[in-house]
Amino acid sequence: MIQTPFRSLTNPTNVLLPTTSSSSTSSSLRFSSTAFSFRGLSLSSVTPKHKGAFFSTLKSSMADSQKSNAVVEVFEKEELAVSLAKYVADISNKFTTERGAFTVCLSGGSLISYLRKLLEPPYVDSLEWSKWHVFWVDERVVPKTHEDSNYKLAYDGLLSKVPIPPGNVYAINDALSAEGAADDYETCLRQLVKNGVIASSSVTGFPKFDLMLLGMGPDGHVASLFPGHPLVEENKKWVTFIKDSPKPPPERITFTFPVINSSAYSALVVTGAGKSDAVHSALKGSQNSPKLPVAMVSAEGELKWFLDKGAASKL
Ligand SMILES: O=C1O[C@H](COP(=O)(O)O)[C@@H](O)[C@H](O)[C@H]1O
Repeated sequence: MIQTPFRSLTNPTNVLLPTTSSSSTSSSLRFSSTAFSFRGLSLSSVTPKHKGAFFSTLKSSMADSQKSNAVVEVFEKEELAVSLAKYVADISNKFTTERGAFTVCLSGGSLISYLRKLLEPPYVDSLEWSKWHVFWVDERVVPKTHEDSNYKLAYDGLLSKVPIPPGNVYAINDALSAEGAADDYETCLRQLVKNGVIASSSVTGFPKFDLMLLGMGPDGHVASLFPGHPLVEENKKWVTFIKDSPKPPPERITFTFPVINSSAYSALVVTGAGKSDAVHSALKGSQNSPKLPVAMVSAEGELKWFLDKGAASKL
């Protein structure tokens, strides 16, 4: 396969998203045996024969906010982790070069295991880990040593194995209440925006993280923003709290949608057939069906869906 740089129509900087291209039928359509892209949408498992119908249906039914800058890719399991590592590494390299820092927000759950290839060559030795600043899109209000802690999950699975300065890892204060921890986290973010570590969106005024790494629950929740919960409408606070999470543990803090959607890049990493209904609803659901939180995700730059075949099985 020949590697050619892919100029994404939706990628303002054009430094990312190299893709394979063995043939191309127009300037906006490139495909190969493993992947093709169409005006910012790409899918690796659809045969060229079906691509036209697939993309016209998908694009016409995607949420408006996601249409302009969304990329969808479907992978075999191991391939997903490989591609995700390259994606994260490319974005890390871009921001460490351009601004001397890379601000990345982690989710909990299955996401962390899909980052495992970052711990292997070439990334483990080449990434500028010392310039990483790590945050949590959401966190459970439990001690950092608790099995339910998203910090512990990330520390055990990734952070303890790479040389990120401990001062650049922004865990919640687990001695506080949910409300106190959310306020404290927002205060910390405001300070980091003030001193330039976190960028600020000139569009929304909210913090603009370089990369959001999001998971999704089978019910379509992202971060700790659950379907039907009033927190999905929060549009002033940067960080808020929930005490009645339908998924245990009940007490959590979470970024709000304005913060999530102000990021430069966002990746939604979703695997398993158990999530296929929510994926279908977000990407192809009718305008009359209730909008799941995952369908409300966007990014100022680019939103990329990393799906496995199970999660994509109903598309
Ligand atoms: O509770 C949570 O769930 C979601 C989804 O987790 P997954 O294991 O189904 O991938 C996760 O993204 C979020 O950060 C976490 O707190």
